[in-house]
Amino acid sequence: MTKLLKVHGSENHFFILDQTQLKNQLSDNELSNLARDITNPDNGVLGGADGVLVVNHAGSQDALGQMRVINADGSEASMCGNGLRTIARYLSEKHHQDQFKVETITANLDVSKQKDLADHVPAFSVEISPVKFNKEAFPFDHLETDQIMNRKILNFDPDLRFTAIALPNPHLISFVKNKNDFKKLGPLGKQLNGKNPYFPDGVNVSFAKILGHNELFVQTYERGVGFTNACGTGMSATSLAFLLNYPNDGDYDHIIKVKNPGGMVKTNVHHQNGKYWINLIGNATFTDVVDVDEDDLHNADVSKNNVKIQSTGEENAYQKFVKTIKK
Ligand SMILES: N[C@@H](CCC[C@H](N)C(=O)O)C(=O)O
Repeated sequence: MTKLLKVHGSENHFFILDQTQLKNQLSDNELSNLARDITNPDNGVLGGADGVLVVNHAGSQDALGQMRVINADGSEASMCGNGLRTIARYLSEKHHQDQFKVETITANLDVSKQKDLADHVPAFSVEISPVKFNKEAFPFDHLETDQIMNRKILNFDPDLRFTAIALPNPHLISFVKNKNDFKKLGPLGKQLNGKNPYFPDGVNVSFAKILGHNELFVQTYERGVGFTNACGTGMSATSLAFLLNYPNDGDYDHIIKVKNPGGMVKTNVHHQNGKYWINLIGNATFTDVVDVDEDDLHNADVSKNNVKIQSTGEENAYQKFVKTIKK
């Protein structure tokens, strides 16, 4: 039997598959099929998820393991901030280390264990980088600009302004004034993640409201997924866009509180020698352990009839923590 973990960061849910425990690795095609099957909200195990996080041995010596991110639609993403916190916890407990690097598709990123957010709510900090603004990094096209920085784009909306930041997965951010503007997020997210001339590979779209000095609310429509409770790279990109566009409302090298529909994270944006990076700090919650036959993983045949599920009890603790934020 193989063990899968059901996990979340700010209720952005994933299954962790540690391929180092398998007799045979899944091919890329098998990983895509598994992600589509197991994340399905209607018939996936435990109500589905937003994606699958795959742990492999690292190719480079200075990382403890490698993370790959497979979205719910089977596409692969270069990065996942909420997911990286849960992988950091997984590798930390497996190797008994509190500070190390995790290999991702584009970079080896620093992660470290933090003080628990509350009883039984473990927290990790993860580095979010590299940061890119040029259109090739997304890519985007047909917008008559090489960077999108606080610009109106009439093809997207007559009133809103947009900023595009790749971390290195692509993000488009807009700061809205009215609650009603959040209603525009779904249609715009769908437009830019369907066949469209502007973002041919799709884009994660986040809308944000400034709640106070160093305080934001962010909601994201994710590429390859749809609406999520939270997107870690989305909240990190939004924090940087916030400091670039509203310099009087927030500070570099300071904690920014970012509330989201699934809870709250903290970001800390740095800018040194022309380079930007962000630390993303938040929960890394393991909700369930799922025993599954390795053949069923290869065949993307994982249903409640052929798995054994054991709850960890951590979700109750997380929900208690969330109640304290909302007050
Ligand atoms: N939920 C993630 C981002 C996952 C990848 C994204 N959907 C993409 O395709 O870029 C996060 O927490 O960062």
